[in-house]
Amino acid sequence: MTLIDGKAISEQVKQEIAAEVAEIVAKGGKRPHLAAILVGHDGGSETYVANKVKACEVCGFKSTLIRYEADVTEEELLAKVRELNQDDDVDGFIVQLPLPKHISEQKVIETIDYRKDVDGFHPINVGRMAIGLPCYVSATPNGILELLKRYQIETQGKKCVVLGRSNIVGKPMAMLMMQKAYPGDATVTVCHSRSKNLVEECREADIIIAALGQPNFVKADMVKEGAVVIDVGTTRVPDATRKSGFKLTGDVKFDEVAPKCSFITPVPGGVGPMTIVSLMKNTLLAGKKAIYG
Ligand SMILES: Nc1nc(=O)c2c([nH]1)NC[C@@H]1CN(c3ccc(C(=O)N[C@@H](CCC(=O)O)C(=O)O)cc3)C=[N+]21
Repeated sequence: MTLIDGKAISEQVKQEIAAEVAEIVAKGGKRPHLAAILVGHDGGSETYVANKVKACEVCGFKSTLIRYEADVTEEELLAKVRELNQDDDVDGFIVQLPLPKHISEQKVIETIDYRKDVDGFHPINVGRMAIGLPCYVSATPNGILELLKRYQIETQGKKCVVLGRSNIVGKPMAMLMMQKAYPGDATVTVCHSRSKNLVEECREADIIIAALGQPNFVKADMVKEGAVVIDVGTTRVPDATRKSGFKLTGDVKFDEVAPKCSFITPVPGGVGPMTIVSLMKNTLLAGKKAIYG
């Protein structure tokens, strides 16, 4: 069994990005600039945004954090999005999800200029990804592809089961795993809360990508000997024995599943750090105007 070290790979990729930024700056170019909008005080979002700001520093990016209280109006938020769209100093920006219920996430996403949508959530980027055109690919699936590549995990012709059908992870992940290139060329099945044969599908899978957001959902008896298991879950489960008061818990029952795997990602230290690094990669592309000019 090989433990996929997302943390180590993410540090390596950040150093690669930092070297490229240093080169750009040495040639008189501008540092890439990422802005992030954070609404409210959700514990998870706070951590992720803090991690993004730290990663920007390591990569040599400029970063701006814009905060609103949870009672901000949709119109106020949309006005800020339009302002960032127009701001030539900002190369890319994200609006951290989830948003309070009175704000339409879809409306916010569609208001973001797709040329600055480094999360890859805008319908233009999603659509271009689906048909294999250059675009900003959403960060979590792209981070997983990077891990598959760096560990030279075979995907061509393999049976890949994606658990979960969210717009941010499950759906794009399935499309990328079936794309006509490595890492892809897999036979992809998507299972979700309404699937009747989920367990049977998993048992036949060469690669399982678990993105349901249900802690410890994938058990040993659902996994084939020698399978590759990628755990996207990061649920904060209350844990009184910890200082933070919670334990970051994946969708895979790691202790019992790991011995059966050829490769597995841990939580934390697996997919999470790669998500951040993929956002950094998209921001570098934005700074270089590499995709949309
Ligand atoms: N607009 C938007 N874009 C996102 O990309 C986005 C979002 N909203 N909302 C929430 C999800 C979740 N997400 C994570 C990012 C980093 C870690 C991460 O760094 N995890 C570390 C540990 C984090 C910790 O210490 O709690 C790890 O797994 O090792 C996890 C999850 C991005 N998301």
